[in-house]
Amino acid sequence: MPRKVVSGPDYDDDYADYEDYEDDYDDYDETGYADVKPPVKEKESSKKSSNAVPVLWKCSMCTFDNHETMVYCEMCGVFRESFVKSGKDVSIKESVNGISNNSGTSALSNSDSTKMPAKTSTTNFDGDSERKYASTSHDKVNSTQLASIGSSSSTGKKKQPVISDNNVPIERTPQLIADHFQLKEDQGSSSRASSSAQNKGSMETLSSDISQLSIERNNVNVAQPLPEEYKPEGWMLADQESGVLSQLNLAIVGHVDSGKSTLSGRLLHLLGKISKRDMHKNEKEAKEKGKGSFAYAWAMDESTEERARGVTMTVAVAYLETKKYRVVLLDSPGHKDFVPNLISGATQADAAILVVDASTGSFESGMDGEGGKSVGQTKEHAQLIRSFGVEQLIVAVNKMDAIGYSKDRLEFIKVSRVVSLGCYRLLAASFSGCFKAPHSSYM
Ligand SMILES: Nc1nc2c(ncn2[C@@H]2O[C@H](COP(=O)(O)OP(=O)(O)OP(=O)(O)O)[C@@H](O)[C@H]2O)c(=O)[nH]1
Repeated sequence: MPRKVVSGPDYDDDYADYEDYEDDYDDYDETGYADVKPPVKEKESSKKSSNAVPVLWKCSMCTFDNHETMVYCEMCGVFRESFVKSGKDVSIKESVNGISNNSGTSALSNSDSTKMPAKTSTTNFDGDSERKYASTSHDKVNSTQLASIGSSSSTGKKKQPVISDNNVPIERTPQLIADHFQLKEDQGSSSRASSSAQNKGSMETLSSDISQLSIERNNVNVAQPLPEEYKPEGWMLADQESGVLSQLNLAIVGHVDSGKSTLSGRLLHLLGKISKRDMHKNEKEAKEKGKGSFAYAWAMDESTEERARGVTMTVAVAYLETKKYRVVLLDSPGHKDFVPNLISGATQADAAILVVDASTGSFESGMDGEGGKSVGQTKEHAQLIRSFGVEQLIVAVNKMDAIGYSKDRLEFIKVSRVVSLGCYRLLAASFSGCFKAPHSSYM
């Protein structure tokens, strides 16, 4: 509760607040608190009845001059010292039942700070918050405890004495307050008992309602939806059951000019992936530019630069289908300048075709490098594709036409140390599906 300390020039200002307070009391009268009369009017009536100068006592806390009849400070609520010391001398002018219900209550025990008005609630005596306060902080108020009774204080307004029906201020004595609290305790216990009884009745009603609800729910024929039969999604099914082809990334690698693009174009043409019109166009344009042998390769090498240089520069992508797979052809560049592009395609590969040029000198160059003193690209690509986890490799011995389909040359190539390492030895290690049938893209 905010305490008002009147001092100095603010005194007049505070009295201006008192004027406002009178207005507030008029409002209270209109809202049903007709029994409560403002103390100012009471003072005026007292003045009218007696012209004698009232005896004042000064509050030890806020030095406010209070009327002799006041047992506590009108300003800050602190009890008059003489009253505290000899409370038994103060007479009880009104019984407990005469206390207005509009009044609030505050109690302060000796253990609290001296003469500090205790916190009061905004509710009246019968309010719950008041009951909680009394039961928690001050379960019992005896004659040794200081108590004050005033109006609601949480609004910051001046404490007012409780006014009886005959407009005589009730002087609160310790005994009066103790009796009052005892009365409220009894009322609180009785109200709690009645409340408990009411709660018990409510609980019984609720439990019966709940049981009825459960019975009603059991009687209602709720159509429970049957759990749907589990159906796996398409991607979970095997290829044969779903009819969806699995994707197979097939990288075409090998020595530069070994015929990778030509082999890919030939394969697409045989499978009908290249229309006759496009094939005729490629043959015509390649012939016009003096590169007639690249007609199939242009199906993959579509850029102007690639066609002009006659080399694959980027990974060309084409699609074809088998009975089980949707094959993605990744035609990789064989030139050493584009090895990074080769690697980008090789990292995506599930399987690979290693194209070997069977023509004289080209095969040896691809195995042992130029002059037979280094590692050729055929061997490099085989090792590279294996390092990316590709375990299925087809070795396509190409350009057989260039060697006249020589069986001896084919056997030489097959048993050669490098090809045997790339095919048979690797097959023995982890590779599978080696394609050893000699063929030519021109066949
Ligand atoms: N004689 C003959 N020549 C072929 C065969 N396959 C490809 N060639 C020729 O080999 C040359 C290179 O063919 P490409 O298909 O471009 O070879 P590549 O491996 O794709 O070349 P890069 O991608 O640049 O490494 C072309 O002139 C082709 O005509 C074949 O089976 N026989």
